[in-house]
Amino acid sequence: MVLIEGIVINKIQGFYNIKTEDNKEFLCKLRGLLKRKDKKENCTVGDHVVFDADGFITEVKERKNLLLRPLVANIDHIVIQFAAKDPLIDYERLNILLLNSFYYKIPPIIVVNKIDLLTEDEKEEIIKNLDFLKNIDIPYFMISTETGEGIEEIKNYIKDSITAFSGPSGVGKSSILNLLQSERVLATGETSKRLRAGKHTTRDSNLLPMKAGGYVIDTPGFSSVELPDIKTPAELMGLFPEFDLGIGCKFSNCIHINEPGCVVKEAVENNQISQKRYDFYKRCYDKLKNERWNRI
Ligand SMILES: Nc1nc2c(ncn2[C@@H]2O[C@H](COP(=O)(O)OP(=O)(O)OP(=O)(O)O)[C@@H](O)[C@H]2O)c(=O)[nH]1
Ligand SMILES: [Zn+2]
Repeated sequence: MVLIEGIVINKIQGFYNIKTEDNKEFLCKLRGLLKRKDKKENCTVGDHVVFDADGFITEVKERKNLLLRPLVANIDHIVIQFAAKDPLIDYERLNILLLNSFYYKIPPIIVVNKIDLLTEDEKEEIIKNLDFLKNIDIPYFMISTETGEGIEEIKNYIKDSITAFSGPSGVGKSSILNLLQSERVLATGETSKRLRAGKHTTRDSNLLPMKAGGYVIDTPGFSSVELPDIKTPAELMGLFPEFDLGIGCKFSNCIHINEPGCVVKEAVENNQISQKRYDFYKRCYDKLKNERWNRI
């Protein structure tokens, strides 16, 4: 029997809308064998699947990652978006969202929108504050959906891939998604708030094709300020790429807080690791220790 491959771009009442490489769409059902108990996660938006001529999905390929709210698989990048002003950048939240993206194994991209509202000095200050991103190889884009500045650069960066958009309310996510996608138009401002109140909004669960190729998806659930389910200090340290300096601390189980011979603390003193990132690490450590680890 002929088997075809494609990506699930949305789910409609038990049917999966699958787009093939030659841009055709097929509505398919999941073959009984693939249905397991944890129903919703059997097959979801973003999954690479194989289906037959009868319209049954026969295979769900292994995923490289899975975001839970909304359920989306195989995301190539997650945009963590802020506004330069209205509302101001919340750097603590930025760090928490970075931590979450490493936890879910989705490469992050930082976007600062509304730069049309800034003076040159204010812009410089933001660039200085984001300097630590270079250290951990995370790209950032300063953009304005109003003037179009920086939009082409983002388009080029994310074309042909699946990119999720997250960030606090009001930073211009709908505005940028409108610029990037080829079909549907999302509401901005007030209207989007009304939509959000509705139970199932299309923007929550569809891969939206981009003009340049690839997809974008709004993932409002990713904007939470909660720390992910980090179980041990070692797991937490693993979510700080800059701590991986290629040389070990004096103690192999060093948690980089009070130990002598700690190469991470040394790197902070030499400005090789950002003091603010290190302070953020310590806050995470204390919080997890007090609120979670000590309770087990
Ligand atoms: N000055 C300026 N305003 C912008 C820009 N982008 C968006 N806005 C405005 O910011 C407000 C929020 O934009 P939205 O696109 O609705 O933001 P959102 O992140 O989708 O907001 P939620 O729907 O609350 O999540 C609107 O009034 C936009 O007109 C920009 O580049 N510059
Ligand atoms: Zn150490």
